[in-house]
Amino acid sequence: MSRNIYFAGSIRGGRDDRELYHRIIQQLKQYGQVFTEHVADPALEKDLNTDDKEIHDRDMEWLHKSDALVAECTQTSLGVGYEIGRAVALNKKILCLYRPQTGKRLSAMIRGAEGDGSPLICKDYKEELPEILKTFFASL
Ligand SMILES: O=c1[nH]c(=O)n([C@H]2C[C@H](O)[C@@H](COP(=O)(O)O)O2)cc1CO
Repeated sequence: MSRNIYFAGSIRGGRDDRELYHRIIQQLKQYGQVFTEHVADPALEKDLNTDDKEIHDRDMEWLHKSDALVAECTQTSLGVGYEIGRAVALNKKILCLYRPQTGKRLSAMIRGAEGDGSPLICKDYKEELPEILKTFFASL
């Protein structure tokens, strides 16, 4: 079944994982339409003068229309955290992906939002992303 999917990844929070976002988005496309392909766009780095209100309002509209939010949370980003919070409030299904690293931990406000009927789950991963996505979308 085709879904509307919102992918969240760091932009102004730092672009170290941009190529990884591209690979995740390619995998997400087998499960539905991804509204936010631009998150992996290398041209965005040069385009930081786009109107912020337009970006925010467009993205919130996409989030409302989405069945699921998939967020790569390893690179800390205020925008990604905000999107996750808004998605929780909208009771969207949320998958937070995190690559464990020594000396760093995922925010307690994300990891701690799991459980007790929450629509959010966190998955630590290295290589096993296809299986994690398959299980997540099968559960929707
Ligand atoms: O230009 C943008 N376009 C855009 O869609 N976003 C959204 C999508 C990303 O999942 C998230 C990134 O937030 P941030 O830029 O704070 O790292 O915010 C964020 C920006 C810049 O803040």
